[in-house]
Amino acid sequence: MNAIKVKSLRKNFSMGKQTVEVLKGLSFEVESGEFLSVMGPSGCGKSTLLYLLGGLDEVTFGEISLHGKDLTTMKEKDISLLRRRDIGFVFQFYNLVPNLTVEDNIMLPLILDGKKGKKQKARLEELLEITGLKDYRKHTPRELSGGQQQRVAIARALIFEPKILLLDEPTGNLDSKTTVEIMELFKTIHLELKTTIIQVTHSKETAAYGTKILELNDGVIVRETRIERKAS
Ligand SMILES: Nc1ncnc2c1ncn2[C@@H]1O[C@H](COP(=O)(O)OP(=O)(O)OP(=O)(O)O)[C@@H](O)[C@H]1O
Repeated sequence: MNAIKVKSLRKNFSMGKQTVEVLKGLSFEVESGEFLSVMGPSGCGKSTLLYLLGGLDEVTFGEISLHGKDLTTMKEKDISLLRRRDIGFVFQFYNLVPNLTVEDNIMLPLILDGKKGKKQKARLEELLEITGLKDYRKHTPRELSGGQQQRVAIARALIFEPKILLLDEPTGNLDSKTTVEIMELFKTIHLELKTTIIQVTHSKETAAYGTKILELNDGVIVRETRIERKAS
C-alpha cells in the first residue's frame, strides 16, 4: 500500500475579499519507506503541502490518504490521534521545552498521552543511541549546540514510532557541517527504522538525501525525479 496518496489537491487562502490559490491541483503518491524531497522557489506552496499532509490545515479540494485512510473525511478527533501517534514533525526551529532535560523533552509526547512504560523506556534508549545523545540525557536544551537540539527534536518526533516523518527545512538553521550530520541521521532513520520521510528543502544537496524529488512551481508539480542515493 502507498504511504501517501494525493489526488487533485487544492489549497486556497482567503485574504480579505481575495482568494489566493496556493496549490492548484496536485496528484502524486509516496510509497511506504520512500524519502521524498519537495523543492521549489520560495512561496510555491511547499510548507502548505507539508501541513496539509500532516493534517495541520484543511484541504480546499481533493483527497489525501495516509495508509489508505482519507484525511479529508476524518473527524478532527481522529486526525489529532493520527497526528500524535502516526506522524512525526520536525521543523527548522526545535521548539524544545527549555527547563526539561533531553530525555524528558523526548518523552514529552508520551507523558502528554499518559504512556510511560517499559516499552517506551526501551524506545527512549534506542533513540538516544541512534541520535548520539546518550551522554547528554540529563542536559537541558541551552547546554546543547543547535545540531544537538535538532537531534532532540528528531528523537521526540520518533518516540511514538510514527510511520511518516514530515520535515520542514530541518537544517535551515544549521551550518553546513551540522547539516551533513543531521541529514546523515535522517538517512540512518530512513534505512534502519524504515520510516517514510517527506522533507521540504531549498537546498539541492539536502534534497539529494531523498530517494525521489518532487519539484513545485506556482502551485503545480513541474517534475518528479527518482534519484540515486547520495553516498556517505
Ligand atoms: N495561513 C495563510 N494565510 C494566507 N496565506 C498563506 C498562509 N500560509 C501560506 N500562505 C501563502 O501561501 C503561499 C505559499 O506559502 P508556503 O509557506 O507554502 O511557501 P513555501 O514554498 O514553503 O515558501 P518558503 O520556501 O519561502 O518557505 C505564500 O504566498 C504564502 O504567503
